[in-house]
Amino acid sequence: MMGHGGRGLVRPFKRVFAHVLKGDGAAWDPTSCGGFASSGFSTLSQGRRGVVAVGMSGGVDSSVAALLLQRQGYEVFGVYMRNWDSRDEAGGGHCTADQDYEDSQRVCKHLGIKLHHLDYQKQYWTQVFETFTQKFAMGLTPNPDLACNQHIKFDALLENALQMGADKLATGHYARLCQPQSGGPVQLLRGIDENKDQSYFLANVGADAFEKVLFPLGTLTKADVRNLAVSEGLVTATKRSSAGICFVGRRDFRDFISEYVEMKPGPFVCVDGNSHLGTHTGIAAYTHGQRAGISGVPKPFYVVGKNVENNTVFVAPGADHPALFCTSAVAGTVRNSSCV
Ligand SMILES: Nc1ncnc2c1ncn2[C@@H]1O[C@H](COP(=O)(O)OP(=O)(O)OP(=O)(O)O)[C@@H](O)[C@H]1O
Repeated sequence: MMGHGGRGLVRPFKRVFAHVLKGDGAAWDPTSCGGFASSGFSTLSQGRRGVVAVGMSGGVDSSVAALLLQRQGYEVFGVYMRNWDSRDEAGGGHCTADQDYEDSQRVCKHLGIKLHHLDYQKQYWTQVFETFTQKFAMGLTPNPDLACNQHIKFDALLENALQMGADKLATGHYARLCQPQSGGPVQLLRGIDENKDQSYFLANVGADAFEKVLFPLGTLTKADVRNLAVSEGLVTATKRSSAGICFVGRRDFRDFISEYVEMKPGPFVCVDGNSHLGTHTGIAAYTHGQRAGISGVPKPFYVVGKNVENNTVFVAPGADHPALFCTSAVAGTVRNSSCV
């Protein structure tokens, strides 16, 4: 069943988005795949488009992803993942999961599609959150979205979506997929909107999972997506994009992390002259480039390094200090060799 708001869909956008509504990513930008055949959109069509489960997050991106796939002729249903129990939080209610689920329900109702609620709290705790806190304790600044995409969204959720009858799982990520003409694994490409590209967050997902994935927004800009949502009258059209770490919600990050990682006060040391400037609250609360906020020191100092063994945070005066700039980076646990 089609949502009632769909009939007049994107009339002003019809010409501009014709490629998207057809689901033909290659027609939009034939050169960007570097000689590859398709963007992963048209692999299902053989008389029928197939069934697609869309990961609904309660935001505008996944709402428009579902809308576009429906318009392209896929049979669509929504899947909402619950990864975190906000009722257990100290102070409670900082996580937006309840509101996000409600918004997903409203969008699915509007589109006339089913929404399934799936619980991954246990897997998220063991496969994402525990590693996240361990890395903080080691003085690193991990990004939990990478592990979530690798272990939850494009593993557990994908598997469940397929069991529920989907041929593919789609999300509202700004990224593209290409099947090389010469064969070989599906390749991950950046989304065309440079300001929104999310391929980095997907870099640890295996190429085998990508065989069963669609990214309908990869050839759109965020402005396009908002315009589509407004013209369709989706309740999420003007919803603010999520920022930061979902399970931290609106809480102060230092308060949050100190509930899970031991915080030992230690020295702030200035890289110019090695002088001791004050005491930090715990090394896990600081990351490179961050303003240090040293109490009693009015001048801004920025974090340029940490030494976990002696619990020291190194800082430099001023945002243009040379110690803040670098020309190299050390990367670890990079899994996917097919990113372009
Ligand atoms: N709780 C969830 N349940 C199901 N799918 C999700 C969930 N959270 C995120 N996703 C999927 O992953 C995509 C990227 O997630 P991310 O958290 O980066 O959201 P976003 O860029 O703010 O997008 P949106 O506007 O859809 O919230 C979403 O568009 C959605 O398809």
